[in-house]
Amino acid sequence: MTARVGVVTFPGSLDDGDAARAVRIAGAEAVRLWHGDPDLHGVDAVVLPGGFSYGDYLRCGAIARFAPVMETIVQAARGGLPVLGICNGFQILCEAHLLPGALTRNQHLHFRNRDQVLRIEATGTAWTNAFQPGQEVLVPVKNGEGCYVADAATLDRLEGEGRVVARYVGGNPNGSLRDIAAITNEAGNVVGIMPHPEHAVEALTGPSLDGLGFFTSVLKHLVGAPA
Ligand SMILES: NC(=O)CC[C@H](N)C(=O)O
Repeated sequence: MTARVGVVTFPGSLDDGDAARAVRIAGAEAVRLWHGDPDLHGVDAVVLPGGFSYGDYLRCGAIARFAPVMETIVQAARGGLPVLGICNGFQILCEAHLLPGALTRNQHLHFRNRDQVLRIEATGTAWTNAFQPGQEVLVPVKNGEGCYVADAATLDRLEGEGRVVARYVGGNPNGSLRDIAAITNEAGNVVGIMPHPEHAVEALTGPSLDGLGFFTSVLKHLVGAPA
C-alpha cells in the first residue's frame, strides 16, 4: 500500500507545493489538507510546510496554531502520528507546544537565504532514520525568524535525550542557540526543522538531493510501524 502523507495549506503557505512534490518523489501519495478542515482524511503522516501562514501576523505560526486542522494534528501527534514542520511549520509546532522552545527573529535581523550544511545528529526519529549519525547534508535555508531559543535546562535536556536532530555547520545563519537547526519530541515522531529539505530533492534545481532522506525516512518508519 502506498503511504499517504498529508501536506497542510494555510493562508500564506509558500512551500506546500514543493513539500507535496518531495513526498511524491520519495514514493508516497501527497494528500493536500486545508487549514480550515479538521479532518486529516486518513493520512499516515503530516508535513507542515514553510511560508508565511496568516501573513506572519502577531508572530510566525502564532495564528496557524489555532487553525481547525491543528487541533486534530496536535491530538494525532500525541498519539504517534509522524509530523514534520519545515521552517514556518517548525514555528507552528513550537507555538502549538508539540516542540519546546521558540523561533525568534534572526540575531542579525536580516532575512537569510542560502544553501546550508547541516549535521544530522539524531537518526532515531521518524523523519531521519535514512541518514547516518553525523552525516552532513546540504539544503537551502530561508527565514527571518529562525533563531531557535530555549532556556538552558530545556537545551540541556534536548541534548541529553538525543533530541537535537540537526545542527548548522560552517556558520550559523540565524544565531540559533547551540547551532540547533532541528529538534524532535520525546517520542521521535514530531520533528521541526528550520532549513528546507523539500527544496533539495531534484538534480534540476539542486543544491543536492539530500533533502529526500527526510521523506524516505518516514516511509521506512511507516513500514515498520504497527497498523
Ligand atoms: N521559509 C519560511 O517558512 C519562512 C518562515 C517565516 N515566515 C520566517 O520568515 O521566518
